[in-house]
Amino acid sequence: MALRTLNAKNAAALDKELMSDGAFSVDQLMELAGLAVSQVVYQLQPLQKGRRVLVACGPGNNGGDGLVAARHLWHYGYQPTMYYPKQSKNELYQRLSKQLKDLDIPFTEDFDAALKQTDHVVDSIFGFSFSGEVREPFPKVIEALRDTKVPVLAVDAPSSWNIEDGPPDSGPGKGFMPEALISLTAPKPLVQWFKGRHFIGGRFLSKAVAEKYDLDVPPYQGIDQIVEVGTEGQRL
Ligand SMILES: NC(=O)C1=CN([C@@H]2O[C@H](COP(=O)(O)OP(=O)(O)OC[C@H]3O[C@@H](n4cnc5c(N)ncnc54)[C@H](O)[C@@H]3O)[C@@H](O)[C@H]2O)[C@H](O)CC1
Ligand SMILES: [K+]
Repeated sequence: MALRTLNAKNAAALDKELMSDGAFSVDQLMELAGLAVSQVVYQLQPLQKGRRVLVACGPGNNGGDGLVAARHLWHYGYQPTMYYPKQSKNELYQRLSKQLKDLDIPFTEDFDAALKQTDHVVDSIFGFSFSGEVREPFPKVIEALRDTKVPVLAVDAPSSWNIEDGPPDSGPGKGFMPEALISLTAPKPLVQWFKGRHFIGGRFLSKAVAEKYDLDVPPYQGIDQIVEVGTEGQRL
C-alpha cells in the first residue's frame, strides 16, 4: 500500500479547509486525531506490557493531540504522565489540560526523571508546523528521546525532523528514530526516511477533499481509527 504524501504547506491548507468549507471545529479534528493516537498506543503497548505512558506535548496542535490521547489512555486503564512545558493560554488547550487534571493525571517538569519511570512515550511536541532549529526548552528533551531505550510513538512527525527533508543532519534530533509513527490525515514526505512501524489516523477525509489534495483515503476497517501501513506505506 503506497500512500501519497502531503507536504507541510498543503497539510496546513487542508487543515484550514476542513475547518472552513468542511465545517469541522478544531476540537473535533483534535479529538479524532488524539483518539487515533491512543489506539496506536493500545496496539503497541498492551496494558499487560506496562501501563505507564509519558506524553510529551509541544505548544501547538500537535501537543493538543497528545493532551487528547492522554485522556483516552487513562480511560483504557493506562497511567499517563504529562510533560507540557510551554502551556498555551488558548482556551481549547486549557480545557484539555483541566480535563486531565480532573482525572488526577500528573504534570511533571522533570522530563528525564519521568522518562526513567515509564513504559512508553508519546512524542507530540512538534508536527507539520515545525521549522528551523529546535528552541528551548526542547533540545534536551529531543536528545533524551533520541537516546532512550523506551519505545517512542511520534505523532505526525518525529519531533525535530523537517517535514519535507526528514531527519536533521545536526542538532539534538540527529539520529532520532522513534519506534513508531502515526501520520495524521496523510503521511508527510519525511516518511520516506522513517524505519519504524507506521500508522495512519485522522479518519475525517471525504472523497472530494482527498481528490482535491491528491490523497488516498486509507482503508480503515470497521470501527478502527487507525490503519497500519508498515514499510510499504513509506515507498513513494
Ligand atoms: N488535519 C490534521 O491532520 C490535523 C492535525 N492536527 C495536528 O496539528 C499539528 C499541527 O499543528 P500546529 O499548531 O500547526 O503546529 P505544531 O504543533 O506542529 O507546532 C507549532 C508550535 O511549535 C512551535 N515551533 C515551531 N518550530 C519550532 C522550533 N524550531 N522550536 C521550538 N518551537 C517551535 C511554534 O511556535 C508553535 O507554537 C499536526 O501535525 C497534527 O499533529 C490537529 O490536531 C487536527 C487536525
Ligand atoms: K511529533
